[in-house]
Amino acid sequence: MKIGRLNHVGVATPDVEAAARTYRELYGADEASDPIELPKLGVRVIFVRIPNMQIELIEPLGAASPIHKFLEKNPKGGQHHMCFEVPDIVAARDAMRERGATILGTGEPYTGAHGVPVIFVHPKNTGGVLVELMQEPEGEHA
Ligand SMILES: C[C@@H](C(=O)O)C(=O)SCCNC(=O)CCNC(=O)[C@H](O)C(C)(C)COP(=O)(O)OP(=O)(O)OC[C@H]1O[C@@H](n2cnc3c(N)ncnc32)[C@H](O)[C@@H]1OP(=O)(O)O
Ligand SMILES: [Co+2]
Repeated sequence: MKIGRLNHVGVATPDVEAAARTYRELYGADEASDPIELPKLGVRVIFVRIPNMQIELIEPLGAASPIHKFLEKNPKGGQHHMCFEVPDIVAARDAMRERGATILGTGEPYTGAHGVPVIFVHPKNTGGVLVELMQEPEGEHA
């Protein structure tokens, strides 16, 4: 298993609209999606598209959101995860486990915001950086 392209960087924020405005007004990043609610994942997101990847702005949604604790510790928000593409998410999961990494949750890949399966690797395995691996979207980079 070898990681592929950086797909997105996740940034936690108490307010995705305000964060998207900041990226537009301060950096001229004017290609942003509408807010997308993902109740199963406990998040509300806006994707800010830049030429080689996306910034995934993430706000908590619902009481069980994985973002709550992070925002308690970082009330103004902050960089939350990096997401890399892999050609085969199940093979990647198995390889990560063989190498001693902790896959979060049940370890079963689940559908992320991009409509493809994802897993998360514990930050303790990567020097304090939470890593998301996602199945490479088909045909996207042909
Ligand atoms: C929309 C979707 C998509 O792209 O498709 C997304 O990305 S949704 C993105 C949101 N979903 C997720 O994050 C799902 C995976 N996340 C999780 O399972 C969790 O949030 C964990 C990362 C395991 C943390 O949860 P937990 O309840 O254990 O919180 P905790 O505060 O006790 O944290 C345990 C240890 O991890 C550290 N920690 C927590 N969150 C971190 C983060 N984002 N980056 C780096 N370190 C982090 C804490 O400082 C602590 O370190 P010390 O032990 O040293 O004090
Ligand atoms: Co993500």
